[in-house]
Amino acid sequence: MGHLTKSNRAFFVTGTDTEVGKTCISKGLLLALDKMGYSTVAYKPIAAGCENTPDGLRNEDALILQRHSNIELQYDEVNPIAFEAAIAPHLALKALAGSDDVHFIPVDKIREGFVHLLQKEPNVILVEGAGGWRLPLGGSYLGRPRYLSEFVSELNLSVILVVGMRLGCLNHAVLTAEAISNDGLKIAGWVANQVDPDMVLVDENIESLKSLLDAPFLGNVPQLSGDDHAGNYLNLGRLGLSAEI
Ligand SMILES: Nc1ncnc2c1ncn2[C@@H]1O[C@H](COP(=O)(O)OP(=O)(O)OP(=O)(O)O)[C@@H](O)[C@H]1O
Ligand SMILES: C[C@H](N)[C@H](N)CCCCCC(=O)O
Ligand SMILES: [Mg+2]
Repeated sequence: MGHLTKSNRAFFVTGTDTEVGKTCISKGLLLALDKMGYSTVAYKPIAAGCENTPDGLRNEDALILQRHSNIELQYDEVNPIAFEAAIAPHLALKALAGSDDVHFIPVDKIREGFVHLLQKEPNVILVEGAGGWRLPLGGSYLGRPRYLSEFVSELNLSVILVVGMRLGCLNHAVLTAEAISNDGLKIAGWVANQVDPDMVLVDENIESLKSLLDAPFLGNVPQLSGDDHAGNYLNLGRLGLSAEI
């Protein structure tokens, strides 16, 4: 297994839900890290919602991560497990298998892809989850379900929680933080990401989150436009990352 050192940090970007800005924040982190002189690779182990191209399945998140990693990567290195349908990945797998047998998205393959990227010796490896923290990998009513969070716990990755700022996010954020803590992990930092232009009392909600979440606040990312990116609003010093590596 690869070796994680201080200058070889691994982060797992999770969110309060799907479509809350995990990719948007990951892209900003990669751009900020590049500016600070860190070498980076990004990993999207499971992607559901892909275009079927002559080169194979291509997922927009994985393409963004591939473009913003500053160590050159092949698509399959960024995203080893891809499904065409934009649905829960374990259901996409079940549909492909076409039987009622129990199938699991293999944690082994997710781990192998991660270890392969570590061998490129990046200063930082950034992993984007799929959906929220408890993304199912498969299971049945009889057997023990498996979750993507097992991979994060096993490798003791530093978790970054993206809170999609919308009504209901307080409950989702607290439940996610409880689940992460129950898994024996700490949140390395959390981000408030403005996904709802109509949300009222944004600042008050952020203040509530600061008191509800026992984790460093990395920043408040507004609705972005043009060349602006999330990295411009994040304090990476709070993740223990500084310009001197
Ligand atoms: N701060 C922001 N400003 C403007 N648009 C944003 C912002 N954050 C997210 N978005 C947009 O919202 C949508 C969902 O964001 P994103 O794809 O990053 O979510 P996600 O959590 O990665 O979703 P998934 O679960 O599918 O991986 C995208 O169209 C993205 O461009
Ligand atoms: C298709 C979507 N954008 C994501 N890639 C997959 C989200 C899976 C969510 C599963 C769930 O928790 O219900
Ligand atoms: Mg995404």
